[in-house]
Amino acid sequence: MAATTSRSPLAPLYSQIQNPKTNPFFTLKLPELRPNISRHACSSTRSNRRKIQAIELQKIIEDYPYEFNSKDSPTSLPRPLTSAQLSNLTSEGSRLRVAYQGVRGAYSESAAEKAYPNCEAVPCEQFDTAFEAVERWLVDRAVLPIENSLGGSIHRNYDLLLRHRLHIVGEVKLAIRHCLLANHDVKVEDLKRVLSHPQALAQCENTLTQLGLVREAVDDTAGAAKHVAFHKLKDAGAVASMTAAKIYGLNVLAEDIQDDSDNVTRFLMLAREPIIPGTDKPFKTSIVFSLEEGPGMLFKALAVFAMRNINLTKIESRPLPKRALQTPDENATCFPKYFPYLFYVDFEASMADERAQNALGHLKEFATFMRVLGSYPADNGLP
Ligand SMILES: O=C(O)C(=O)C[C@]1(C(=O)O)C=C[C@@H](O)C=C1
Repeated sequence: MAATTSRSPLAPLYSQIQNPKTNPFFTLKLPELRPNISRHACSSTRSNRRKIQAIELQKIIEDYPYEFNSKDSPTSLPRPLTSAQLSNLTSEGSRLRVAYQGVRGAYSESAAEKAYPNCEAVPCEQFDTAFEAVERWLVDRAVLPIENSLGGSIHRNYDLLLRHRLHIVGEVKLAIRHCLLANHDVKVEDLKRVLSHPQALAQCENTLTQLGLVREAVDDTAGAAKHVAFHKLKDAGAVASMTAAKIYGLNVLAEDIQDDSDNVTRFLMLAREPIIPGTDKPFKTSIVFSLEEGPGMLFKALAVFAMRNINLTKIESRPLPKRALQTPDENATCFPKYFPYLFYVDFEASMADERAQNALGHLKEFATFMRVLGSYPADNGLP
C-alpha cells in the first residue's frame, strides 16, 4: 500500500503542513497522542521483578506486529513495501515527504535530501514528532541521526526505535563539516558563548575549549543559527553548517572546526512498512533483544553471529524503560541489583540470507525478547 497523503485517515492534520521550503520558520508540531502506560506493582524479589519485566516486554511485543517473543510465538511475516514505495515518488507521482528533526539548514535536512533526492523535507520540532509524523501518515519517511564517528550514539533515537512502530528501510552517511557562525560585524574575540546541538558541541570540543566559549545546548544546529540571527546577538555564535549560514544570513568566522576532519553521522531512514530484503547487494540488519541475567549470556548471544561468520558493525546497550521498575504510586521505585538492558545490534547480512535467519532462530532460543528493526541496503559509499 503506497504511503500517500490522500489515503491518510488524518487528513485534517495535513493543513498543519504549510510549505516548509518557502518558510524557514516552519516546523511540524503534533498534538499529544501517546497513550498512558500503566505501571506495574513493585516487589523487591528477583522473581517478581522478572515477572514485571516480562509483562512490560509482552506489552511492547503486543504493540508491534513484527517482533517476536522467543521460545513460544511464531515469527510474523512483514508486509513488504510496493515497488512504488521504494522510489522517491509516491504511487500518485507526488514527491516523497520526509520528516527530519530540526529547522531548515539542519544536517538532518541534508541527510534527508541525500537519502531521497527531490523529496519534500519536512522539519519537525523533536525526534518524537518525526516518528509520529510517519505513523500518522503525515509524511512518508523519517530520516534521523543514530550515531556519529566522534560523538557516538544518539541514545534518544535508539529508545524511540523501540517505542514506535517504524521499520528501518535504509541508512545514509553524511560528512559533517561545522562552521562557527556569528552576525556580521561580530568578531571571534567578541564571542562569550556558543549555541548548538549537544552532538555538534561535542564534535567541536577542542576548538571551543581553545576559544574559551561557554556552550549552550539547543535542539539543532540550524536552530542555533536562527536564534543568533533572529535576536541579533553580539556575544554569541552558533556551530552549524554553511547552508545554515546562508539561510539565516550569518557570517562564517571559521570553517571545519570539528575535532577531526573525518566527522561522519549515520542516519536511518524509517518507514511504516519494511522493505523486501535482497541479496543482490550488501545488506545490513538491525535487531534489538534482551537476555536473562547470568554469566556469559551476552557472549552466547554474540556467538550466534560469530559462528556463522556474520560481521557485527554496532552494538549498543540501553536500559530497559524505567516504567518497568516503578510502582503504581510513582513514588517508590525498586532498584534492582543489576540494571536490565536491551541490546541493539547491527550486522552485515540480509534477512534473506540463510545465515541471518539461522542466527536469529538460534538467538530466539534463549533471548527473552527480540525484534527485527529492519533489513536494508548498507551505505558503503563516500559520506
Ligand atoms: O542539529 C542538526 O543539524 C542535526 O541534524 C542533528 C545532528 C545530531 O543529532 O547528531 C546531526 C548531525 C550532526 O552530528 C550534529 C547534529
